Amino acid sequence: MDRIASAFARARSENRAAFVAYLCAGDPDLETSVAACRAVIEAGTDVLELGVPFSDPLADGLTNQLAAQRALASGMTGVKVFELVRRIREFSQVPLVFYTYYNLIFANGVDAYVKAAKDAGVDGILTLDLPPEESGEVAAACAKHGVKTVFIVAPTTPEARMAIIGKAATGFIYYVSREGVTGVRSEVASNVPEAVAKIKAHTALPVVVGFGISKREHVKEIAAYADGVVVGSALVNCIKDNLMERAKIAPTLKARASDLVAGLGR
Ligand SMILES: O=P(O)(O)OC[C@@H](O)[C@@H](O)c1c[nH]c2ccccc12
Repeated sequence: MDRIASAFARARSENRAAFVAYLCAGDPDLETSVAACRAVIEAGTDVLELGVPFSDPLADGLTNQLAAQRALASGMTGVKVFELVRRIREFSQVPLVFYTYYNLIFANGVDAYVKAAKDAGVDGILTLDLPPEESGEVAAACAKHGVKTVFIVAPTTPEARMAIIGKAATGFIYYVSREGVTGVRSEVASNVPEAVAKIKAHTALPVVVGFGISKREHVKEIAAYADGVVVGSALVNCIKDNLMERAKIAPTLKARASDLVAGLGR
């Protein structure tokens, strides 16, 4: 079994949802980013989403936009992202999923990019601006190199497209729990359980839920019916809040992630 499927299978066997953490690769700099990734992994992250910093992000709220800016300003590049992955692979076998944009893949050559990602230790790729209908070339390269694909379902996605998305994905499906952008919210959106049930009618893959999840109670609520709970901005804020004293970033993140992970049980 590949790393992504094993992580979800392990969580299921422990009768809990998986904890999916999102961090921006290279935020705020490469060394601190390695420590930040290690911290969330040590806290119990089952799947780590690595945002590939991009100048023109899609769906990112302010927290994630600023994280990408910090990473780019510190010199993070498309090549250094692979270095970060290799550094993580020195101490962890946690599944790593790139959140990236088609530009970055296309500019490298699709096949070459996917191969480089696989060689570095990447398990899955979510190409945020690539509709499933146009994903053939990326899908073929991913299948060839053993990289899983992840696709997003939004609250506005009609059921007919859920079927298409369910067929295109090979890793998991990411249900975006609300319209709008990423960022910490005080409440979980309504109608999420119904949406997850609809998606599950079209795929046997794990369905994770993200957007706005920032409290242990949110994690607990979603873990009751989803296969995974995604937390991004609440973790990225731990980086933003400690920029003046970067040694504090990893311990702060570890404590924050541990608190959220404690909500996973069913
Ligand atoms: O930040 P939030 O609200 O906790 O949501 C997760 C999100 O950050 C992460 O999954 C993500 C980062 N960039 C994205 C772009 C599109 C969809 C999802 C994402």
